[in-house]
Amino acid sequence: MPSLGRLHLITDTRPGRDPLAVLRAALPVARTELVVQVRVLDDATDREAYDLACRIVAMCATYGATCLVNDRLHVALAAGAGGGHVGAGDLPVDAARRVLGPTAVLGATSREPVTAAAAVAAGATYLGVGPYRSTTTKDGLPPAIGVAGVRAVAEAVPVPVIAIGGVTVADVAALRAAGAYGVAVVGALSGAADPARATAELLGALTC
Ligand SMILES: Cc1ncc(COP(=O)(O)OP(=O)(O)O)c(N)n1
Ligand SMILES: Cc1nc(C(=O)O)sc1CCOP(=O)(O)O
Ligand SMILES: [Mg+2]
Repeated sequence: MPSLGRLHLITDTRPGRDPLAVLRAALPVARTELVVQVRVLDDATDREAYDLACRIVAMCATYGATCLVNDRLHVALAAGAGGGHVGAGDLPVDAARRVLGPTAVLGATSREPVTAAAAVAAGATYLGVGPYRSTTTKDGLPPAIGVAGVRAVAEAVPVPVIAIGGVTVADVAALRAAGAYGVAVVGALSGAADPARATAELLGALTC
C-alpha cells in the first residue's frame, strides 16, 4: 500500500467550478503529498464519474499522486484508481474492502471513536474525520466536532486521521497538534484565487 499523502483535494464538481484547473495548479506543487478524491454530484452518471476519474488518474500518475474515488467503488476499479472512500450511506467498510481488494487505499468517514475503531477493524486504511467546522460545501452534516472531536478519534485509532469540513490553512497547526495526519479540503482550494499558492501554503503547514 502506498504511503498516504497529507493533503486531500476533493473535486468540486458543482456548477461553475473547474476541478481539473484546480488540480492542474495543485499537482505540480504537492506531487506525492497530494491525494485527489474524485467526488461527483449524486445526479452525475457513472459514465461521467468514470470519465472524470480516468482523466484524474492519468494526471496523478505523472506526479506520483494518489487518486481515490468517493462512493462509487466500481468506478474506482474501472478507472485504475488507488482506492476509494466510503461513508455511512455507502457500502460498509468490510464490503468495500472486499470490492477493492487487500492492497487498495480505503478511507472511511468516522465522526467519533467507537465507529472509528470499528472502521479500522473492518479494513479502513485512513479515516476522514469531521466536520471539523461548519461548511457550506455539503448539506445535511451533523454539528461540527472541532479540535476536541478530531483528537478523540486520533487517540482511538492507529491509522491516519484526515480532518475534513471547513478546514483552512489557519486550522492546520491545531489539527496536527490534535493528532490529525492530514486534511481534506474542497473550498480552501477550489475557492482560492490562486490555487497553486493555496496548495503551497497548506502543504507548508502540513509538513513543517
Ligand atoms: C476524507 C473524507 N472524509 C469524509 C468524507 C465524507 O464521506 P461521506 O460521509 O460518504 O459523504 P460523501 O462525501 O459521500 O457525501 C469524504 N468524502 N472524504
Ligand atoms: C464532502 C464533505 N464531507 C464532510 C464530512 O464531514 O463528512 S465535510 C465535506 C465538505 C468539505 O468541504 P470544505 O472543505 O469546502 O468544507
Ligand atoms: Mg459517501
